Amino acid sequence: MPRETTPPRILSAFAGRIVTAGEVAAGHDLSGRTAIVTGGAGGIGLEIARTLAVAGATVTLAVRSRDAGAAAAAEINRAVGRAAASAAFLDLADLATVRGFTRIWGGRPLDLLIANAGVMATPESRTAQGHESQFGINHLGHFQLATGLVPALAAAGSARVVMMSSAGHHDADVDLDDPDWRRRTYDPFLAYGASKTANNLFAVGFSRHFADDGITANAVHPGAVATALGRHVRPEQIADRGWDFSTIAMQTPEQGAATAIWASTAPELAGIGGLYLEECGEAPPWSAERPLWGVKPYSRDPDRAEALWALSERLVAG
Ligand SMILES: NC(=O)c1ccc[n+]([C@@H]2O[C@H](COP(=O)([O-])OP(=O)(O)OC[C@H]3O[C@@H](n4cnc5c(N)ncnc54)[C@H](O)[C@@H]3O)[C@@H](O)[C@H]2O)c1
Repeated sequence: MPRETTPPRILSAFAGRIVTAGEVAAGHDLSGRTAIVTGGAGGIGLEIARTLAVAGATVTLAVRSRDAGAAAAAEINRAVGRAAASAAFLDLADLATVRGFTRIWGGRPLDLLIANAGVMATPESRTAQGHESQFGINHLGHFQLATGLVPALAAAGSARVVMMSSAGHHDADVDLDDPDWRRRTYDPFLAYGASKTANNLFAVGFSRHFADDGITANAVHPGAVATALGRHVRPEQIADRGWDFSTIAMQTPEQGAATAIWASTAPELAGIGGLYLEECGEAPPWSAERPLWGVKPYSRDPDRAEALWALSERLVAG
C-alpha cells in the first residue's frame, strides 16, 4: 500500500521575508503580456500595476474613478517611459458596468487578471443589484468579471488570476443561506471576513472549472499594509472588540504587492491553482500559535467552493 504523504508547501526564495514587489519581479520579462488590475489607481493595486508595467507588461487599470485611473496610468507611463498603462471604467458594485467592461475587452488575450479592488468593514449598504456591499464588490463583482473574461484568459494559452484575499477570512465563513445579510444583524467585520473567504473559495472553484483552458487562480494575503482600506473603520469599533493593532508593523504598498507579483510570475506556480498564499509562499493551515497567518480549512473546501460557485451564478444572473 502506498503511504499517504502531504505534498511539501510551495515556498519561494522570498518566503517568510518582507520584500518589495520590485525585488520579486526582478529577472521576469513580461513583454508582450497583458494584465488587468482592478482598483489599480491606488494602494496595493497601483504598486502591482506599476511593477507589472516595469517588467514589460501592458496593464489596464480597471477603476471606479476615471480621473484617478487616468492620473495613475500617466504616472506609470512616465516612470516606465512608454505607453504601458491605461485606465478603463469598472464599478464592481454595479454588475452592469462589469458586463460592459468584459464586452469591450472581448476576446483579446489576457495573461493576468489581478482581482485586487476591495472594500473593508463598510457600514451596511447594498450594490446596484441589491447585494450586501462587501460580498457584492469583493466577491460577486469579481466573479462576474473573471467568468466574463474567460474567453480572453483562455486565448492567452496559460493565464493566471490572482484574488486579493485577506487574513480577515479567519473571522468568518460565507453563509451560503444568507450571503447578503438579510436574516442576520449586519456585522461589518464578519461581512468582510466572509467576502474574503469567498475570494479563497473562488480561487478553488475557478481553477477547477477552467483548468482545461490553462487558467489558474490563487488567493493572496498581502500582509498588513498601510493604505486607505481602513477608511470606514472607527476607533470605537476596534476598542469594542478588544483588538490591539499597535504592535503590528505595517508594510508599505510596495511590500504589500510582493506576494501578488510572486503569484503572477513564479514558475513554481505554473499550472497550480486554488492555493492561499502569503509572504511569497503557500500558507500553512491556520493555528492559534500564529493567529494572524495561515489558511482556515473552510475557505479551501472544494464542496463549499462548488456550492458558492452555483450560488454566485444564480446571483449574478439576477
Ligand atoms: N491594506 C491591507 O492591510 C490589506 C490586508 C489584507 C487584504 N487587503 C486587500 O488588498 C486589496 C487592496 O486593498 P488596499 O489595501 O490597497 O486598499 P485601497 O482602499 O487603497 O484600495 C482598494 C481599491 O479598490 C477600489 N474599489 C473599491 N470599491 C470598488 C468598486 N466598487 N469598483 C471598483 N473598484 C473599487 C478602490 O477604488 C481602491 O482603488 C483589497 O482587496 C483588500 O481587501 C489589504
